[in-house]
Amino acid sequence: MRLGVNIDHIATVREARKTYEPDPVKGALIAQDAGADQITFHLREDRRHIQDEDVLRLRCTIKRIPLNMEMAPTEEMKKIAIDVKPERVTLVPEKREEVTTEGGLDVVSMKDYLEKYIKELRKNNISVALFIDPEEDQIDASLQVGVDAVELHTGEYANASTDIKRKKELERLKKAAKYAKEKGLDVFAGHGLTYTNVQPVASIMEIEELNIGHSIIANSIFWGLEEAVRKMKKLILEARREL
Ligand SMILES: CC(=O)[C@@H](O)[C@H](O)COP(=O)(O)O
Ligand SMILES: NCC(=O)COP(=O)(O)O
Repeated sequence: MRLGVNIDHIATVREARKTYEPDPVKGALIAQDAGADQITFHLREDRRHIQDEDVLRLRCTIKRIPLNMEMAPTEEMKKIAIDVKPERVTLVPEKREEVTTEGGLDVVSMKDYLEKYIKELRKNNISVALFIDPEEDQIDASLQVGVDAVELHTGEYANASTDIKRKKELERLKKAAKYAKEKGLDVFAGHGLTYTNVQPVASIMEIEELNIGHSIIANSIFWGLEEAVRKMKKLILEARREL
């Protein structure tokens, strides 16, 4: 199983003071050396953390592992992605006022728009994934708009307030992962995963990649980033019995 390390919140700390440190690109290099299989970042429309210049510097610096650029499906973002050419774009919904991404992209209601949008990205050799809720209709719509992969939003699982609700959300993720895989899609997952809740999701065999940011960066304050990445990777590989 692959671990994509999301470096957004290194930039969140920097932007708290509008200064130059900590540098998310330096964080990406440390994560790469610590065993990250991919660097994920979200260029938000409001630029609350990652900035355009970070994206350019990431492209020039990170060569050994792929870049996964999360972005809203807007014209502005499409131009930037085509210019920068990350290995993958993950299309996510965005609401300016939200604290974090609250749900998956509603592919069902945007099919025509997304189909054209995705075609343009793919024409530029960028692979495209859709960040969706673990629902069969969203998976079917994802297939129809021509992507190879979906990332299942694990936020409902991560934020479940009781064990019963968490178990129910885990079942929903398992069912969706199986369904998407059977339909021929590559299946990734992420959002809100932590050192304590990651293993049940990591043990869903249809899921081949997890993207994790906030918890790794939060704990790197205490452990250092290298150790925080290593610990997360060890947990997910243990859950898969790949260690
Ligand atoms: C889509 C997604 O899940 C990420 O972009 C991530 O969580 C980044 O952090 P913020 O949502 O806090 O910007
Ligand atoms: N797509 C999910 C992601 O990149 C990381 O989300 P989080 O771990 O910061 O919640």
